[in-house]
Parts: sequence; C-alpha cells; structure tokens
Amino acid sequence: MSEFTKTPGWLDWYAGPSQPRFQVPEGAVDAHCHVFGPGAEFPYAPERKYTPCDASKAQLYALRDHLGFARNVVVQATCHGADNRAMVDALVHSGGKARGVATVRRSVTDEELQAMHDAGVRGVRFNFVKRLVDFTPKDELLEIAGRIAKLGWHVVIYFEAVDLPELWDFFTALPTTVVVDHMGRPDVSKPVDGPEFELFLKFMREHPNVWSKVSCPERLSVAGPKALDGEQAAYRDVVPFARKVVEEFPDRVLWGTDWPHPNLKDHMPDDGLLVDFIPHIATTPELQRQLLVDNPMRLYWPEEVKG
Ligand SMILES: O=C(O)/C=C(\CC(=O)C(=O)O)C(=O)O
Repeated sequence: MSEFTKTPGWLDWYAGPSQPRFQVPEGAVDAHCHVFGPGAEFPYAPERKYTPCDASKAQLYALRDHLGFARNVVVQATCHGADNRAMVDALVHSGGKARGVATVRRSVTDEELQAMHDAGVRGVRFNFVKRLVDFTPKDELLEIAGRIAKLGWHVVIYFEAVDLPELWDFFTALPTTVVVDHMGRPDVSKPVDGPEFELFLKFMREHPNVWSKVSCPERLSVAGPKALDGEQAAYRDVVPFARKVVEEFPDRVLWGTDWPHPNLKDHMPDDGLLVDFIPHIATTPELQRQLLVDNPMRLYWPEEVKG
C-alpha cells in the first residue's frame, strides 16, 4: 500500500481496454507514456503538483502487449520531479524494449547522465506548462541541453500554444533535435489554418530539427466524442490538426498513448479506442509505418536502423 493520497478527483487509467480494430504495424513504438511509482517503491516527489494513482512498469508492458506495440518510450512524469528512478527501473526491466526521457537539474553529474544513458535514456524533457512545474531559468536549461547533446540525446519540450511566441527564441537556440509534446497543445476550437496553429507549423517548417508528437487527442479535444463505448471516430476536432502535421512532416512525427493519462479531468479514454484514432490522422500504410516504426526507431534505436 502506498502512503500517498491521490489528488481529489483523480481519474485512474482505464482497466480492461478494448482490443483495437486498427492493427499497428510490426515493430510499432508507443513513443509517449509514463510510469507512476508505485509510490511505495518509488515515492512521488515533494515538489509535485499532483499525486496520481500508481501505474507500474508491469501494467505498462501488459498494455503494450495488449495493444500490439513492440516498444515504449517512457517519459519522466512531473510527479516524480527529477528523481528518475521509477522511469529508469522500467527501462532496465524492459529487455531492451524501452527507451526513456528524463528530467534533470543542473546539478546532475556526468556519471549520472552516463548511467542513465546505459539504462536507455535518450532525451531530457523541458516542461513549460505552469500548472505542472515551477519555472527553471533558461540558462540552466541551455546548459543542460549543451551537456546532453554530447551524449546524442534530444530535448522534449512541453508547452501550450499561447506561449510559443515567448519561447520561440529559446527553442530555436537548442542545439539538439527538439521533440514537441502533443503538437504544442493547440486550441482546437480555433481554425486549423488560423494564426496560432500556423505559427506552430512555421516553427516546424523553418527548423528541420523540430519533431512533433501527434498524441493526446483526449487532452486536446473540446467537442469529442470520447474514446469510450466502442467509438470509432473519437476526438474528431483534433483530426485536422494532427493529420496536417503528419502529412506535412511525415518523417518528424511520433505517436504515443500517454498512458496512464495524467491529470485528465473529464474522462479516461479506452486505450484500445485511442489506437483506433491513428488511421484517422495517418491515413496510409506508409504514413502509419513512418509514424509508428521508422521515426521512433531512428530517434530512439538508431543503432538498429540500417543505412
Ligand atoms: O503526460 C502528459 O503528456 C501531460 C501531462 C502530464 C505531464 O506531462 C507530466 O506530469 O509530466 C499533463 O498535461 O498534465
């Protein structure tokens, strides 16, 4: 039993997800997911902004197998702060089938970075979503970026669309591949060809080192319908945004479940139905293979990619 009490109103991950109708291609990677604790083994960080339910590596890997994925990229969740032990433990027990993205502070040593590299970490996450983290000075982040670049790692950035103009200069100064979480969280009630999303597309167009995860429709959708009760065309308002990114940048997109879906307030999606969202945004077998296999393999397992 964990001594932690969940944040009031916390929604637990969906137990017993459906079998997806969409069969992901062989070797598919769930490139954005998390583990939470378990809190009794890997305590949540004192500075956390939420206390989740537990979501263990065994539960994550059972979901991977159920959905038909071959591998995972486990992203450090903010409830663990810069204590990467739960994430690293998941990598170490994955049989080489998981890579990770860490959160580190300036005080991290070269030995600690190397140990994380040996465990399978290939990136760091810089989070700018104010409800999730306290502010970290940009000079500290740039210093970290310079250090992890030497290991061949990349930077994952999480921010909300309205903050892109202010963060632009910082993002474009990063010396690594830069992966944006969830398309920079567009407001999907605005037009897909409006100025806000256009700015994000311009960010990707002008910077070939910028990639995007086209994930989290359940977080971005305003109008639904929800991925529940067998819904085969969920989150229709997100489709034009994600499809646009997939079609314009087919070799720089990633997809992930975001299991166990931290901080959802409205509903918890059925992960099987979330997989059924994929063919709505990557509409050909070629685009699906790039999104789910070729791109994540190039970024996270380059040593296994020939040529
Ligand atoms: O899981 C996500 O991608 C999004 C999150 C949580 C998060 O990033 C974290 O806790 O680290 C969110 O929007 O609350």
